[in-house]
Amino acid sequence: MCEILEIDHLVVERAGHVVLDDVSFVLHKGDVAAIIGPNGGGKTSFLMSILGLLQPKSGSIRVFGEEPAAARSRVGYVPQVHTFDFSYPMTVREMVLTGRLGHVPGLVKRYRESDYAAAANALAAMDMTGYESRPIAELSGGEQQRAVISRALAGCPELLILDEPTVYVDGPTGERLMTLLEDLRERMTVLMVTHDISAMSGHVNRVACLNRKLFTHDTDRITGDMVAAAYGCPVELITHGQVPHRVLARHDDSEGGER
Ligand SMILES: Nc1ncnc2c1ncn2[C@@H]1O[C@H](COP(=O)(O)OP(=O)(O)OP(=O)(O)O)[C@@H](O)[C@H]1O
Repeated sequence: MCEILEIDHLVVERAGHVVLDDVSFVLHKGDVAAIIGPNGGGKTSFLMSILGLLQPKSGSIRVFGEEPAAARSRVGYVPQVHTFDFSYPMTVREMVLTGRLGHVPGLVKRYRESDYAAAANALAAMDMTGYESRPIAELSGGEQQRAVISRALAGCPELLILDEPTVYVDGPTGERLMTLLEDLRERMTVLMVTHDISAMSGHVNRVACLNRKLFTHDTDRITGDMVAAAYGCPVELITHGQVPHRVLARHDDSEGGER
């Protein structure tokens, strides 16, 4: 049986510069994986490569054993929430149904019972049942995020890829979102890019740190060494009660500062 995602010695260049350097990575069915790393470390380029939008200079990517473009219909993608126009006059149901468009046959798209059922299931998975008739403009930031994830889930993906799912939500909302994403593992494999180490800690079983090169860890506990390897500066992680914090040492190594 093939793996969900197999990346083998991948090198990707953008504008003549190597942005992914000899990256190898495997995702197994049911993994909930997070890619962390500094700005410009190559996280978006990594996702674009998996989606078939950037071509490797060398190495290979197989999604469900196929070229990324060939596997696209089995992959759900949730871009950063700011890329959506929430001022558009549309209800939550209408927005989530657009996630079915690739499944509706014919040139004149007419949703069927199965499309409405898939949209309802997707909303239920994101704890959004009851929001169907609400205008998307009136949702809170956390609700908007769950609506765009529902839209991707409506396409019934086997691999769900998310770019910064908790970037515009507060700590408790991010934590709730991560719990909902973790619950999807029975049905699909989840891969996300995030800066939010606090929210994802304890909800993922794979962590990879990307800073042009990829450092992978089969663990749901993120240590300072892992993050330091990716961010290129000393990092410690501490926990107060249930809330993990990260402490980045100053670059002159004189004194740490909590964030
Ligand atoms: N369209 C582009 N053309 C050329 N180079 C690009 C392009 N987009 C990104 N890059 C470069 O590729 C490298 C990786 O960028 P990328 O956006 O993948 O990183 P990232 O980890 O997603 O960053 P961030 O956390 O800031 O979103 C950076 O050096 C960036 O300048």
